[in-house]
Amino acid sequence: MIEAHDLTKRYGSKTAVAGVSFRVEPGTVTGFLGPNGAGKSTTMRMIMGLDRPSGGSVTVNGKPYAQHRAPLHEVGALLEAKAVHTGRSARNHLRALAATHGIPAKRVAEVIEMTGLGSVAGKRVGGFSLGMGQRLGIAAAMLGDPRTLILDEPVNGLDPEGVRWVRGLVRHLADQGRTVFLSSHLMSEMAITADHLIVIGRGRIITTGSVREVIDRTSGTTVSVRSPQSGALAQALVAKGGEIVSSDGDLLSVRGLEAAAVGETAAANGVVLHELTPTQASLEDTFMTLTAGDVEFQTTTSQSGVSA
Ligand SMILES: Nc1ncnc2c1ncn2[C@@H]1O[C@H](COP(=O)(O)OP(=O)(O)OP(=O)(O)O)[C@@H](O)[C@H]1O
Repeated sequence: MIEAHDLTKRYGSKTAVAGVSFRVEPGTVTGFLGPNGAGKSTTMRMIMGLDRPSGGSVTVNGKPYAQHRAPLHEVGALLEAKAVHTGRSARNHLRALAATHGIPAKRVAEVIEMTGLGSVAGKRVGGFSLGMGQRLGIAAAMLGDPRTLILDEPVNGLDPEGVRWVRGLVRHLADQGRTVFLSSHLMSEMAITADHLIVIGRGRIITTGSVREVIDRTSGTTVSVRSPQSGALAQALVAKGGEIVSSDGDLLSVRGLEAAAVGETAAANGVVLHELTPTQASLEDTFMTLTAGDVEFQTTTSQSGVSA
């Protein structure tokens, strides 16, 4: 379990994390989702005691990281997964880490096996690809068999097989009752991998909930409706409380009304319909809608096609 209360981090005049409070529960995969620069890595570093909060607090399994006697057994983390530049072999790198906690060589062999590093365990870590480095970082995080796992962008740089492996691994770990907290800037990835989402933008929590709840709350269902009298229909729908999200010739996209209500409004106004389709917002559109205005480096043209 991870609990943050009003957690804040300032770097000079820059507020990277602005008073976030959240809870990451055991037995679920919780996704920490946000655009670049949102504050994900900073939050994770504070959880791991690598950055000191400017305000607020965060605990892992009930205590701040630094107060755990044997932290590797409580929480394992993959942070800033750059290849470790070392002349040591992967096995020796893990053995050295294990030795700091009295973890036996048998456990090193187990995590090497679990992460599929068996064939390269004797090779120099300095020569590892990004994907192999990620696996090694995950192996290191799992050395102490921790109850809580924190993985910062764990699928970055992995090939499709590696991405599937990470998904399977985090699911397995959560099913064992562990707390799994992983970050990504990709909604599509989070939708497949996570049960629960914490969405962050510019250091603030934007929303939390299951993937389905986040989409429904943010975008709701949109109805596409085509009519040769689209102007009259648009007026009638707005009068009924609908919002015209876009209009392209005879095709309207309507939010705030169910398809049945759109059809009934058309009938009541004697408007002919040629098409009536409820459409669920895509995950990427939801993410763009959620974080619009919260991205640090914004392009001038919207790539999502959805007005926020
Ligand atoms: N050591 C630092 N000094 C100054 N500013 C920093 C420092 N570390 C992070 N920041 C700033 O804090 C903000 C949050 O950064 P952070 O790396 O936590 O975001 P992120 O969500 O992990 O982004 P990304 O997906 O790009 O890794 C950014 O504006 C970043 O430039």
